[in-house]
Amino acid sequence: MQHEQNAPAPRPSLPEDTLGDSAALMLDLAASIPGAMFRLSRWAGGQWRFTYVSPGIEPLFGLTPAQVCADIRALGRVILPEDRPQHDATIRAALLAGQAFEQEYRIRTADGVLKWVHARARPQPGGAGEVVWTGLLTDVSDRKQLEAVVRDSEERYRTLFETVAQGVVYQDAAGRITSANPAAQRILGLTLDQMQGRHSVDPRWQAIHEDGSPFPGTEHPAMVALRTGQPVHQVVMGVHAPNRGCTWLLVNATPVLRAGQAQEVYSSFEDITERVLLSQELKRQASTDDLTGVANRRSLMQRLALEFERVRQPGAGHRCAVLAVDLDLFKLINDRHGHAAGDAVLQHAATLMRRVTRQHDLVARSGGEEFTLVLPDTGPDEAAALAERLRASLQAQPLQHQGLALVVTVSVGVSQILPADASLDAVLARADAALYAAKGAGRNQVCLAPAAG
Ligand SMILES: Nc1nc2c(ncn2[C@@H]2O[C@H](COP(=O)(O)OP(=O)(O)OP(=O)(O)O)[C@@H](O)[C@H]2O)c(=O)[nH]1
Repeated sequence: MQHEQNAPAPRPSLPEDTLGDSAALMLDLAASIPGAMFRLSRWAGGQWRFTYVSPGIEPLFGLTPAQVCADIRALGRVILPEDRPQHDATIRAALLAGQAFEQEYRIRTADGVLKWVHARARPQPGGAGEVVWTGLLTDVSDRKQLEAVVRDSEERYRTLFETVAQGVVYQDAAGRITSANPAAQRILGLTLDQMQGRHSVDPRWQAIHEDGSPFPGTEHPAMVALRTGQPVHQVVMGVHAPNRGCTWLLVNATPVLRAGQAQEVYSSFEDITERVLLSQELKRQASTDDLTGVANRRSLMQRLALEFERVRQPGAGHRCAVLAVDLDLFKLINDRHGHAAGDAVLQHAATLMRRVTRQHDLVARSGGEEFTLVLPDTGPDEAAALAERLRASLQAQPLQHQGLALVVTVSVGVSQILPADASLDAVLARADAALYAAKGAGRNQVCLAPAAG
């Protein structure tokens, strides 16, 4: 049969036995749900009575449907006293408004079990001023317990996050900071507002490695963890903290994976500035000559070994000049003007040596009044020219010391590290030989070692 469009299909007439089936189905349903269905009537006279309570009430409240129907107060008696006021107030408000209610409260059954009950009911007018509330009571103890566990663990986590001495910063999958704990704010000298949204590649971090070289934001442990999905441990980095300069951090980063993908990353870090500065100072002291501030012999030998390897690397084409520099007749300065004057002359000479050399050259005090200069990427001609500049500048610039102008000159032996050199000693011996030649030729001279020429 064809129906008019949008017109509801005619309701089929229900035979008597179908209605009987519906009632049975309803009872089956009521018996199978995890909880209890009920109907509560309020007569026009104001009395209340449960007209139906499903069997599920017994496992939930420990009361039979008959007990509940016989005594309107039976259910209320098992509600915990501290939850009663809220329970009653909710029901009163729903009654007054004639609206549905929904609430949760605790009960203690006769056998002493504590349970959480979820109650919901809605009113419908019945006949003769009667109001019928139909509702459902369900056991939500498991959910409540789970919520309590989650709440507890969130609380514990929050307390840890707020109070731990380590800085903790969360970044989203794009590397932007989403949250930072108070320790992170203190260590980095930034407020949460200043940090939120800031990216690891932000140039304001001015991040550096321990050797002072730039630490690219893309290599920040958090970015590496996001990229690889792997945790990154114990990375030392220096960052710029406002009003404090470089702050050294020991950083760990852990990606938070969902379905194998890093969704966010958290970094934990501690402030190791004092430790790094101390170790830098110790390193400096271990490699520096106390009197002149230039490199000491130990540091010289390390650098020479490095350059020696570079020069000998086949096909590298690396060159390196080595200058042996010795102050002329230095003993006379000590003898005539005292040891302190001699010390001042050594400092003066070291200062001038640093002035004529480049940033990546090494000036080292290799002995009492002997210095060695290591000049990478420098051929014999350039080395000789630099040696000559040094010689001339020392001669031209006497040290002003206690009213005296102390003139000091130097003799210089110029040598090269050669790929054919069997050892460093061979290089140093050649430089020394050139130096002795300069001394022998009357001092205040520059001599080139034969092999370097
Ligand atoms: N003031 C001072 N003198 C030092 C220091 N170390 C070494 N000397 C002195 O340096 C002088 C080196 O003297 P010599 O080896 O005879 O050499 P020189 O007098 O420079 O003579 P030539 O090298 O032949 O030109 C010695 O008197 C040492 O006591 C130091 O740290 N301070």
